Amino acid sequence: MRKAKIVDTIGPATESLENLTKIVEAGMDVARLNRSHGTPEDHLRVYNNVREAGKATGRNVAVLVDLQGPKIRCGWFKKNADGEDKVQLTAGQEFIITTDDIEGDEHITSTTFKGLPGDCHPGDPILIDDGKVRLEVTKVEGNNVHTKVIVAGPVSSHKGINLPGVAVSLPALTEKDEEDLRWAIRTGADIIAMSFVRFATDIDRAHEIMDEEGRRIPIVAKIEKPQAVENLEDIVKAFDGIMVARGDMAVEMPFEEVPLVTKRCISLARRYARPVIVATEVLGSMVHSPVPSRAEASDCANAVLDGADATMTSNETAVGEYPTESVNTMARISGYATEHGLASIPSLDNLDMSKSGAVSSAAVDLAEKIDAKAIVAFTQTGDTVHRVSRERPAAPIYGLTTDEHTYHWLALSWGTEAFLLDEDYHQLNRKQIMELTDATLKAAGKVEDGDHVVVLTCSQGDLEPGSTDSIYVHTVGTTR
Ligand SMILES: Nc1ncnc2c1ncn2[C@@H]1O[C@H](COP(=O)(O)OP(=O)(O)OP(=O)(O)O)[C@@H](O)[C@H]1O
Ligand SMILES: CC(=O)C(=O)O
Ligand SMILES: [K+]
Ligand SMILES: [Mg+2]
Repeated sequence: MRKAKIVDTIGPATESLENLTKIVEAGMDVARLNRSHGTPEDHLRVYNNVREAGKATGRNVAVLVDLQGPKIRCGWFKKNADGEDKVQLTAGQEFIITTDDIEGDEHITSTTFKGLPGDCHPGDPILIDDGKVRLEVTKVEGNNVHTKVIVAGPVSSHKGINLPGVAVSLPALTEKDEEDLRWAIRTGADIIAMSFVRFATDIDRAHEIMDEEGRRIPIVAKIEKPQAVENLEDIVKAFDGIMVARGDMAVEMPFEEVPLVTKRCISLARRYARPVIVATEVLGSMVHSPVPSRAEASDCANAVLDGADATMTSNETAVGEYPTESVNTMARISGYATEHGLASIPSLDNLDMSKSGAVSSAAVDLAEKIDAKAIVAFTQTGDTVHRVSRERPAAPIYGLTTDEHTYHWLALSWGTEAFLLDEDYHQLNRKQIMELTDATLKAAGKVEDGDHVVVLTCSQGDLEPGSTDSIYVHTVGTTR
């Protein structure tokens, strides 16, 4: 049984209802709509298709909207003789990046970021297109940043620009991000991902907007800047989950640091009971190949064995030639890793233990000792499930909730299957809770009479999040 989840970036290769249905059947748990690309109209169509594919297949599929964030990009380039808006830079030449509104050529490009000259200093490296082209700042004059080309390569319209090590003076949420966030809330997204998070307080503006819109959605911090790594523990605590965004991370900091940062992200996320996604190039060569490389198969399995909640596809499913095969392959690798390698997922001895953390931990312990068929958690926000899930128990976790967005949010949680209840359980007594448990799980074919399950719930009538305080060892079919 596969316990780690799968997040897939949706793009031209997967956005039709037919193709989405195929990747849902192959194992997609969360669809990622990247607001760095495409229009809100495109994404509304994709959103509706994801919902329809989820319904048609009966699978719980969440929608994650990834905001562009303060990413700096090139402007337009003039068309060359071949009709392409693309230039070739050569090593040693001068190349200017300007905030003037001009069309670029092999000597100069405009940039979307007006603060660039103020943020750059001679000697700073500037990277274009995920580090494929490398420049070094020689001088700053007015609106122009003069650079020398260190590593040559092609540059074309709207390619991303990274300034590793420079504290870029852009807000965590740009105007476009604010619009996209409002769009996501109104459309019905379940999860938001914030790009280029630097500080724990970067979440505050997003919460203000959510409060204005009348709905809070879990926010995943994308860890892709050195400042985020410096402030990692505070960010993990402030946000609802994290994504190890290895694409930008590997150009923002030395790539040899990425594997260890990834492991640290996973263990900190588990300490604070936050879901963690390992992203980018997990099966990268499958953009053009129906099978993964050996290194990729290992990368995917190792992310799962390190304890990630989920692995993610990007280009593989957005623009690749083998999107369904990519999801299938990820499901196979991840499923095998948890079926045969569960014992090698590190067990952490430094878990953050609030009262509810300790209660959940005791439930996991109990389930193991009595070899329970399942751990059942009644949950409003999903937090109780996360506290159980972070311990990576062998027994399946069933999260029972009355909230439709919590139901979808749990699609991202390791080892968890969510059930949407149409009856509020807060006023039910113990006997009624057990009856509801049995009815829900038996209808889904998860348990049979006589099975032992461990049930986590809160005292009758208690609506406060974090109030889970009751553990029951329940024998299915008995309602004493
Ligand atoms: N909705 C879309 N429409 C068109 N192309 C897309 C779309 N989503 C993704 N793509 C393409 O797939 C590629 C990989 O997707 P991904 O989301 O990883 O982009 P990215 O720009 O690398 O990510 P980010 O900006 O979050 O770091 C993109 O570079 C883009 O070319
Ligand atoms: C996913 C993403 O944003 C990255 O890897 O950079
Ligand atoms: K993005
Ligand atoms: Mg990124």
